[in-house]
Amino acid sequence: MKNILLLATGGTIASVEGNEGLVPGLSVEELLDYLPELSSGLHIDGKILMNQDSTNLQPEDWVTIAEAVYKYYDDYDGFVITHGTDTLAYTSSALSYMLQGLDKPVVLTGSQVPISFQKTDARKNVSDALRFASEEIGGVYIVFDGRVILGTRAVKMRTKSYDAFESINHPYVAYINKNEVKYQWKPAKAEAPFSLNTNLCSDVFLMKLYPGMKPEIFDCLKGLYKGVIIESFGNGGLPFAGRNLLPKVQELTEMGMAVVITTQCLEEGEDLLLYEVGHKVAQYDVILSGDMNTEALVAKLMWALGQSESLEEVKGIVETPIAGDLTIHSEKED
Ligand SMILES: NC(=O)C[C@H](N)C(=O)O
Repeated sequence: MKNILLLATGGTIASVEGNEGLVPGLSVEELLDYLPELSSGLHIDGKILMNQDSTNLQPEDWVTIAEAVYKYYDDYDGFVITHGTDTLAYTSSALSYMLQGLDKPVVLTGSQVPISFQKTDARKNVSDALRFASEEIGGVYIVFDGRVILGTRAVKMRTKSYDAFESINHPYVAYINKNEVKYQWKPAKAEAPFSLNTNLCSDVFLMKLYPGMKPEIFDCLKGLYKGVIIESFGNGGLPFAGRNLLPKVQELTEMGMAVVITTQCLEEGEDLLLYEVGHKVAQYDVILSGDMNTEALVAKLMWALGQSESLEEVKGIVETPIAGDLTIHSEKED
């Protein structure tokens, strides 16, 4: 019999109708009461870590979740974290950086409809998550709508449909159908021992480029943030005609700020040297995102800035694959 720990954090799955719309309100016992059929074959303990809409979750909450997994790691075979969907992909990414060398599954799930509603995706999602948490596999995963997605590769694509998440630039890990797990991809076994490293620096800003953005906006970041992720267009690049952003990028990098260039395109990642608009950016000490998604990049940059004050080391950490978050060029050609 597998021992699974369910850690509840709130989200729609645990929500009830309040005076101002849905609000997390169920206890972990009430959550588990909706799933009596699950008691067979599994021993499930539940703990509530917080009861928040995931919009309210902050990097400090990621640390609380990571510490709980670490604390109970030896006592259980797998972990299920119930969580709101809105920021679930940020949390799964952050956990992937803070908890490395996992040889047990840490599975996040949630739902689009509360578990207490008659027609809901919650029961299937929790049941599938518990099923996957009893697999012999290490790593952080999202289980949602019968699909298993690597924790660093998920993006919430839909606000209402049951298939809320997609796996971006990476195959699904598995499909789950009627309790049967069908793998599409498996991670290599962790080489490093299991470790917890929760040093985060949350002074990270995310900036979406649009035609006509004023260069002066970058001045607002000085002193307030240590890193900025610029979601540029297409393969990557910044305007140097009209409202020229390049002098500001030069200023920020020379001040020691970590400037990451990524793309607004969800699929296939940046390729900064393809166009002149990118080449001109690449002459500065910028960090490249490759095909990482923005959720993973935000968490990774916070984690990298928590590991080192050296810009060169931060760049090294962000540009090195961790937990399957980044495709390196030779892999792409395979
Ligand atoms: N479906 C959900 O869980 C959405 C909710 N607002 C949350 O992220 O907590």
